[in-house]
Amino acid sequence: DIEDDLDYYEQFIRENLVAEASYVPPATYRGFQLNDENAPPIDFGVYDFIIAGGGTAGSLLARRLSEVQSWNVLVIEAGGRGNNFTDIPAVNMGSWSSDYNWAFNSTPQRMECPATASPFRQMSLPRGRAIGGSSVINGNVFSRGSQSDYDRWGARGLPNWSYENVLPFFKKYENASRLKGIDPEVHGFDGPFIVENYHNTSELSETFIQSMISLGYNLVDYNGRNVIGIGHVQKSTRNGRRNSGDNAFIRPIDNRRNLRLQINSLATKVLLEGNRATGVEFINRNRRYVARARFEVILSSGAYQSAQLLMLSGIGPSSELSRHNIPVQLELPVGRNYIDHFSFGVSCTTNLTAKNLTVREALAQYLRGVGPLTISTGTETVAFCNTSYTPVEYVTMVTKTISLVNDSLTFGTQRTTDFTAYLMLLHPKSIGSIQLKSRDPLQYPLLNPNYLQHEDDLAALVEASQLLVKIYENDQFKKYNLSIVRDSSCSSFPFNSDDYWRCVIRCTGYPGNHPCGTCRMGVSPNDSVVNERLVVHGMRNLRVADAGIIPVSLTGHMFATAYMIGEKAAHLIKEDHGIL
Ligand SMILES: Cc1cc2nc3c(=O)[nH]c(=O)nc-3n(C[C@H](O)[C@H](O)[C@H](O)COP(=O)(O)OP(=O)(O)OC[C@H]3O[C@@H](n4cnc5c(N)ncnc54)[C@H](O)[C@@H]3O)c2cc1C
Repeated sequence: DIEDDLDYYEQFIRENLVAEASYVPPATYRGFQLNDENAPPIDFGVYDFIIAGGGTAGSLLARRLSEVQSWNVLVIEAGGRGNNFTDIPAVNMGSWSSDYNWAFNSTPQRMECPATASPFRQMSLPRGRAIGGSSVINGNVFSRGSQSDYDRWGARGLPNWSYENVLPFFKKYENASRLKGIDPEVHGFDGPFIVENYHNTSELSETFIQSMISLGYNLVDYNGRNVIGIGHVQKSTRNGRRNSGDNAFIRPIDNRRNLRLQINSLATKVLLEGNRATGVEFINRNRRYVARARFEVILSSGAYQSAQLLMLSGIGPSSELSRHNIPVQLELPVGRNYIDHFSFGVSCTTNLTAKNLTVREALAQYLRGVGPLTISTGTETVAFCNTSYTPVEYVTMVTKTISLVNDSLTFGTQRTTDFTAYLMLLHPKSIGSIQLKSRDPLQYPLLNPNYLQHEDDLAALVEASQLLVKIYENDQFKKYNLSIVRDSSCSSFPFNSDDYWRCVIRCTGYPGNHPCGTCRMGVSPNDSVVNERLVVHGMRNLRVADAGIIPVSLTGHMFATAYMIGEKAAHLIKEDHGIL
């Protein structure tokens, strides 16, 4: 009965919002403390493959490896499974205040802003913690990057990762049969991962498209070969519901007997014998276990935590390991090439007075697979433009946030004031690093993305902001009496001057949440961690397969590429073990 379903969802969202309000984010890997530090590890048995981290890349990798019936595969995942709340795309920011988010923070980032006393800001760095990983809490924007990105990987001595050699792996997992306006030659139609458009693009986002077209940009399939231009969002939902790595790849094979999901279990160390990985130590319910790998250990713990795990296991920069008295097994630049996108938003008011839906009306639409709850943070269009420095992305959003007011659920923002374009720097020249805080595996790593420390990064975003003003001030928007919201912290600078935008970006900018490069793939162990088969340089039986291996950033988002990496890793492993 639809009314029962609506009652259930209203109540369930209410409960989650109440829990969110009192949620205290962790500062360590809380919940995993050992009952007895001195107790010997419990034997967890022998598996052909052990995957540490069942996230975005890890979930697809686990599915593909366990297709080989004679192999048994263990996934050690620190989180649990998503639920009906995390499956609603529009509440993804709600799940950031829950145990589905690791809730890391950056080290203080230099961001001078006239409105704040300190020139430093610590920034939240959310990461998913569940089977499916960050795909359980992310923004659902399916965006692969451009042909030129992968050809740059190829040109770095990684020919196997040039566009023509990664395209089959993007296509293999995808089912794009519901997408409109795409280049069919570069999409897959038989894979388990459904991608959809948004059915209810707002008049303002459509106008944004028209404005960009009149400025010379094309309407494009931004997952095609050339991403420059603007397109309607392609999103990771199935009938409007979040299509996480868990929902798309693991739940349909939950009864596969050769795949064991060991959830709520934190991997703390890779066991090494000489240059061979032999197993993984992990903590579950405050007890230590050891699982042994007959063939391989694969780290898919994400860009932050695969780097941390390698360092805890003695693989990393010797200066860093020695500082924490960790015996150096192998000197490699783990954590050294940390790159992240950086973003900020520019909002406008208009004269539109569209009727707001009630949450219940929106829920009724959600259950039919349409409406505002089927998109995260209201993302409607995605555009990529070049600047003189680096490409920048423009995403338009009509945000609808559900909040609790006097115990009733309401949308938190008004339609007329919430049209925002977000700008994202895609190829930053600022490079950060990941370090250990301690040799204690229960401490979070130190994450320093080093945002905006290269002057070209700020300059690119300033140029992009001035292009955005042109888009907003174009004739198409005139009838809406559009007005760009000025940032009061930066009112001492003339609007639209370089100084004004520099100020706005530093005062309001935030992480792109697309970290990569920390276990970079490359030819030489001097500047990379894994080779083109994703094997850790100088090691046998140990690979990394997650966004951390991405050698240079993308003109796009990350999860589509993380899946491609999981897909390709499975192929490489099958080849190396004579299965293909
Ligand atoms: C808030 C947010 C919004 C985003 N929006 C988008 C978007 O719209 N589009 C897009 O393309 N990308 C987006 N991204 C980025 C994208 O989701 C990630 O870059 C991508 O999913 C990373 O995949 P991964 O496999 O490398 O890591 P993850 O998916 O993060 O997986 C790592 C997994 O390992 C587990 N793990 C970590 N350490 C351990 C350990 N020691 N032991 C056991 N398990 C462990 C984690 O719990 C997690 O499940 C977003 C990310 C965030 C956080």
